[in-house]
Amino acid sequence: MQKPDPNGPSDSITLFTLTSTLTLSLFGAHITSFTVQNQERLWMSSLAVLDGSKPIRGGVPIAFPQFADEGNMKLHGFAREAMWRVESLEDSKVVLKLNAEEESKAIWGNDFELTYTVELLVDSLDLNLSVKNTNTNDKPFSFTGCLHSYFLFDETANVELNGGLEGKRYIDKCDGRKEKVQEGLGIVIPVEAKKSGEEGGREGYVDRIYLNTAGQCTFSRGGKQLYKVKQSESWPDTTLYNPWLGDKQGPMIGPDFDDDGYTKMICLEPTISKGNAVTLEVGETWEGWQRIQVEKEF
Ligand SMILES: O=P(O)(O)OC[C@H]1O[C@H](O)[C@H](O)[C@@H](O)[C@@H]1O
Repeated sequence: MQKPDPNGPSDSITLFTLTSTLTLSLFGAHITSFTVQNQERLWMSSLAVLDGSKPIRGGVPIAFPQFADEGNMKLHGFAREAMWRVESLEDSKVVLKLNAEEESKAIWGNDFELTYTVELLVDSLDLNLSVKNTNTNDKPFSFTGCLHSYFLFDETANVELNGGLEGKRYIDKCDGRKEKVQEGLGIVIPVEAKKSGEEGGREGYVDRIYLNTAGQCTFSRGGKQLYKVKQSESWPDTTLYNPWLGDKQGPMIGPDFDDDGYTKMICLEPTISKGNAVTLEVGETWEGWQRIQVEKEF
């Protein structure tokens, strides 16, 4: 697959409004920074590799056509490691495209068109992904995926998540994919977690796929609202992820994840998981969005 060319034209795009900025890499159509009132709002690992040799760690990766390890492809599929092209660019809006190429066809034998529209507003970000089946042989295809948004926090301990996930069923990937129900109001990220293997060592490790979710979630801490996050109903699921010091901090995650990263980031990902895979007939299009609204106080 094509990689960023260090000697070629810049692969980075910048958007701006009077109060917000965004940068995006064409490698993976990967958003690497989003600021409001001069404050960064997305977590990016200081060890992230940006030369195209692996997916970028942090920001907003796109997983397509496979969510996580729910299939035979590499984790999260190939779109986050492909070079996308610019269809149109304005000060605060960019439209990017990705079509099948020889290498992707060898992995997934389908013709497709992905369109990713990123629109920056004064205090929010609209991400809209569409998928079209452009096969010429009448063949339908199915896909899963997510927008793997890494939200930045001063400190994740005691961050609360309220709203759309309450009372929902979820698959607990930290507990053998057992299906559970989210009890009570809100999810609180614990104050302290211990290393895997110690008593209570998985306390802060969260990797859950909430099923058939909808509505708005709010991140807050100490009574202060930090982010409002909404997703379209076309993403049936929502993933909540923080590796903490759990088993995944290590070979699965790799050396590009800051040691203290888990104290600064939480992923809230509009998701299509395996059980809710989307099937498109030739010529059909699926579309899904996530809207991230930043409260002015941080
Ligand atoms: O390490 P990455 O390839 O970015 O994937 C990180 C994570 O993505 C999702 O949130 C999955 O639910 C996790 O199981 C996975 O480990």
